[in-house]
Amino acid sequence: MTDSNPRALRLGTRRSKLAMAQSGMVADAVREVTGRPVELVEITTYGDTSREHLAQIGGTGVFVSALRDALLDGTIDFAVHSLKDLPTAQPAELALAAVPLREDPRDVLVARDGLTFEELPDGARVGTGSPRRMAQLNAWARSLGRQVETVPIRGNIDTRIGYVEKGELDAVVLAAAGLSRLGRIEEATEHLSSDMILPAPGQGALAVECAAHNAQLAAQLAELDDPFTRAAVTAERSLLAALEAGCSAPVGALADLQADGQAVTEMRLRGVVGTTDGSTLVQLSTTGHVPASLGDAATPVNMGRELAAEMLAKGAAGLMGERAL
Ligand SMILES: NCc1[nH]cc(CCC(=O)O)c1CC(=O)O
Repeated sequence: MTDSNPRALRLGTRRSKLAMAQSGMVADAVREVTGRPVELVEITTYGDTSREHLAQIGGTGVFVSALRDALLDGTIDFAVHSLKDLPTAQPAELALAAVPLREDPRDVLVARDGLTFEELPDGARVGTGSPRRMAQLNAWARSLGRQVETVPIRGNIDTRIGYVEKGELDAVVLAAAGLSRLGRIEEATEHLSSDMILPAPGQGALAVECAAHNAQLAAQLAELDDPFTRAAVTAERSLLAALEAGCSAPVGALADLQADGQAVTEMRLRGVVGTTDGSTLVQLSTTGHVPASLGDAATPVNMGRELAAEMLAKGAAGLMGERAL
């Protein structure tokens, strides 16, 4: 920007430590690409104040809607969300201006005494309220001939790890990205392999959103976009949307890309749906070639849809009916 005294861009953020960390990182990057000052504007969302379990209050959209309202009424210029918290339908009035380079998408275990999942004793109490995590953790335990007791928990990362520190739980499962952004990744006792636990669609990625009519700002924010991350999360979210699953449904998905520096990139998309008790999982994968012109979302979108169709044919729909925990 050549503007000599530009107005500060207002970045709307939730007040949680994680949201502030994520917004702070994006604010720095936006200052760099626009040359404009960025100020943080705190917005309280229903998801931050409610004590109810996420599955009961309608899933992750609760973290997003207050920020989106502020974008639409012009209180803020742009917002940063955890991409996995975004509903799959993108409102036409809002532009997903950038999906920056993704952090580690995996889940991690934070367990007492440095334990890994396979080292947990039979009957161990593992904190997570996520049906996706419950389904896969229980399936994993079953494959070891063991049981774990999944315990629904809520609260921020400090609170969750606190259950282990206080000895109330043997372990909790969290997203690696959240711990990393808070500088606490060293506390993970195991990075859970995506062969055992597929993350939530979009996990580890951020979404930078602004009003669609603000084309100039959208173009500037687009400089933060990582096309490979965008292709991967587009495929994962397309799978989720085609499964017609709410964000609290037990769906895991992960797309890996192998960039060959040439015209095409090979992408593998894996998806899983299961019953929360882990007795049944439908897990499938597909591979495809994503054109180097990654601006074209057709291939990732189609891969997600096709994999969803195969999963539905294998009975995924019946498993997702089980929404309550
Ligand atoms: N469920 C809430 C949420 N939304 C985003 C993250 C972590 C950051 C990310 O996945 O990008 C978390 C915490 C967690 O699942 O441990």
